[in-house]
Amino acid sequence: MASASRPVSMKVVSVAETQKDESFFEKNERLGRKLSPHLTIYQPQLTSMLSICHRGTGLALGVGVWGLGLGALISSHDISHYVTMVEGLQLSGATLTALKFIIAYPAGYHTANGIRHLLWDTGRFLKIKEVYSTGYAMVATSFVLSAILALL
Ligand code: HEM
Repeated sequence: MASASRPVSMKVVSVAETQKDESFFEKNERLGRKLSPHLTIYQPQLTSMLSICHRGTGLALGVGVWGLGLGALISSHDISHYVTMVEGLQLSGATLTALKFIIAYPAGYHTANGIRHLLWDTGRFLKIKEVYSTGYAMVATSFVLSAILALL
């Protein structure tokens, strides 16, 4: 049986022609390639936004925990001194509750979304419709949790 053949022409190319003296990143820049995955090519969606916020709130909690721990170690006053200082500001009840809500929100959000993540880890709620419905439910829960903390 005759095998199909096609003509191949060869061209001698010098190494200098094929290997430009540029890095991977320089080549991408020259060719106008975007880094992949490039955030700006995606439309904002609930899924990605909630995920980014989980990372952001995790970071905020980390900074808060380290700040409180180190603060307690290096401060010459105890917590009651700072409570008295805040009381001295004579803020209205509403302002105080609003400030407490802002401070509590990363904890409320990260806890609610953390539980959502842990449920995913058991293999549940992974269909795209469920990812969205648990997302909305989680946002509502995070507000309720943070409001409870702020009202304590
Ligand atoms: C002070 C308390 C906490 C701190 C400082 C903290 C911090 C963090 C940080 C920095 C991350 C990594 C985020 C990322 O890189 O995307 C993370 C992830 C995570 N956190 Fe927390 N967290 C805290 C409390 C909690 C709680 C109470 C829960 C659960 C109820 C939780 C559940 C999770 C889960 C499930 C992940 C992994 C999410 C994933 O798979 O991408 N965390 N946390």
